Formats: sequence, structure tokens, C-alpha cells
Amino acid sequence: MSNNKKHVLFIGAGRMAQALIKGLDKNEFAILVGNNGNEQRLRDIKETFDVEITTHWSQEIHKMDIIILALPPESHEVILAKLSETISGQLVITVAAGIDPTYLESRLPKGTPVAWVMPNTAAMLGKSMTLYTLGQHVSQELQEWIEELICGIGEFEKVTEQQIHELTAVTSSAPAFIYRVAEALEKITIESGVSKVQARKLVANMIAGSAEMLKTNVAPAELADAVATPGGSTAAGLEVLDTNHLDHLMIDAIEACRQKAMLQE
Ligand SMILES: NC(=O)C1=CN([C@@H]2O[C@H](COP(=O)(O)OP(=O)(O)OC[C@H]3O[C@@H](n4cnc5c(N)ncnc54)[C@H](OP(=O)(O)O)[C@@H]3O)[C@@H](O)[C@H]2O)C=CC1
Ligand SMILES: O=C(O)[C@@H]1CCC=N1
Repeated sequence: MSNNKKHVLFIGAGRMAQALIKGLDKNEFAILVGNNGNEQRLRDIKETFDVEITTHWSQEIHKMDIIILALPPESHEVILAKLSETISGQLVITVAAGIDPTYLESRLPKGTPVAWVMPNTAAMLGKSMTLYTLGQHVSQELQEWIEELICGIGEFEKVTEQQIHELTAVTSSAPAFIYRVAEALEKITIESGVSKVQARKLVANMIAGSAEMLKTNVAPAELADAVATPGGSTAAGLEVLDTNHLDHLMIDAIEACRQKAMLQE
């Protein structure tokens, strides 16, 4: 069984690597994890996820089928140069904001299959909305490997390189915007005298229910209309949001993420 497993090396062992490792099918993938020298973190990962760890990842490349770069965008340049010395046709995947297949291909040996996968932290619950796109040298079989990798962490969509540049802010960064909204609502809820646990239950289930409603494909405006009873209380709150241009605030926040991701390349 283990001989048929695909060997995956994670370079980077932080939040995103751990979220992905949690979702991967350990019957399909043999996982090895390396990082930038934080050995305690590697030991914790070994214990938590029952995977192999290495402090010398560059010596393991020849045994690997897939290499996943789960490290900061600005660390890619040096890591790709190091990888190029030993790599021989392995699939290289990055999850970094701003690091597209064109960037990877230009820094790896000619013909190296590469992909860009953009998950979010809900990967750790198998609930990521993940985007992916392929480089020029990815076969049908390798595309299937990529989909096998990411199906364990939630839903996915294949899009273009340009679309990942533009949509990383929406599918990977905007969860943080939702958490900010939740934080504000939790604070308000606690002020009504309920416990923190109750506040979390109220707010989390309200957001989860709203997300389920969105999945029915009814337009968000229509869903909001259905909440706002004519002349009722919700309309008064919506008017505050509209008058203060929540939509403009969202556009500005998304644009700030996009600009920063471009600078990190
Ligand atoms: N967090 C998120 O929601 C998302 C993150 N991403 C992308 O994932 C990537 C990682 O982010 P995240 O997990 O949040 O970051 P973390 O800071 O949690 O983890 C970064 C990891 O990269 C390792 N690392 C840094 N530099 C090097 C290097 N030169 N060589 C080897 N390993 C290195 C660190 O090593 P050490 O353990 O030794 O410190 C650490 O394990 C980023 O590129 C980000 O754009 C993409 C989508 C969503
Ligand atoms: O904040 C970041 O840079 C990463 C990329 C998208 C989500 N987190």
C-alpha cells in the first residue's frame, strides 16, 4: 500500500501547511514536512498529524513526487533557486499569494510541472474554498493528483492565473473580514448579558445559516430583502450600512489585499 502512495514534501510548516496536512488523505499521500529551522514546530506537527519531518529537506527531493511550497511569498526566490539544483520533474505547487505559475516556471528547470493552489484556513475543517491553476507542463495525470490533494480540504474551482491574482483577496483573505464582523457582533451580544459561549453559538450559527442560504443561489440582495420586513427593524440597520457605504469599504479592503499581494512577489 505505502509503495503506491505519492510522496509529498511540504516546505513550510505554518498555519496553511498544517491546514492542508490535516485535510490530506494519508492513505494516498506520504507526507514529509520541512521548514526554516523551527524544530519544535516540526516535532509538534509530527505528533499532531502523524507525518514525517525533516530538518534537511533539500536532501529529500529525489524521493518526492510533489513539493508544496507553504512559505511566505518573499522566501520563494531563494527556495526555488535551491530546489532547482536537485529537482528532476517533480510537481511543484505553491500556495503563496502573488506567486503564479509563470513566476515558478521562470525560476525552475525548463519543463517542470507547476501549479498554484489558493486555499483558505477552513481547509483544516475540510471547508476551504480553494482556487487552482496550472502551469504549461502539467499532464492530465498530474492535474488529477492536484485535485486529489485539494478535494480533502473542501470545494475547489480551476480558474486562470490572473483570476487567482484578483480573487485571492476574496476567497483567502476575506474570511478574515467575516471574522472581524463576527468579533464585533460577539462583543455586542455579550453586552446583553449572555456568556461568551452563548455569544459564540449565536453568532457562529447565524453566519453558518446565512452561508447556507447563499448556497441556494438566491441573490444576496433578495435574501436581505426577505429579512427586512417592510417598515421593520432590519431596514433601519441596513440603511446605516448603506449610508456608510459598506460596499465601498469592501472594495477598498479587497483592493488593499490585492496591492499588497502584488508587492510581495
Ligand atoms: N494563512 C492563510 O490564510 C493563507 C496563507 N496562504 C499562503 O501560505 C503561505 C504561508 O502562510 P502561513 O502558513 O499563513 O504562514 P506562517 O507564518 O504560519 O508559516 C510560514 C512557514 O514558512 C516557513 N518558512 C519561512 N521561510 C522559509 C524558508 N526560507 N525556508 C523554509 N521554510 C520557510 C516557516 O518556517 P518555520 O516553521 O521554521 O518558522 C513557517 O513554517 C504564504 O505564502 C501565504 O501567502 C495562502 C492562502 C491562505
Ligand atoms: O495574508 C496573507 O498574505 C495570506 C494570503 C491570503 C490569506 N492569507
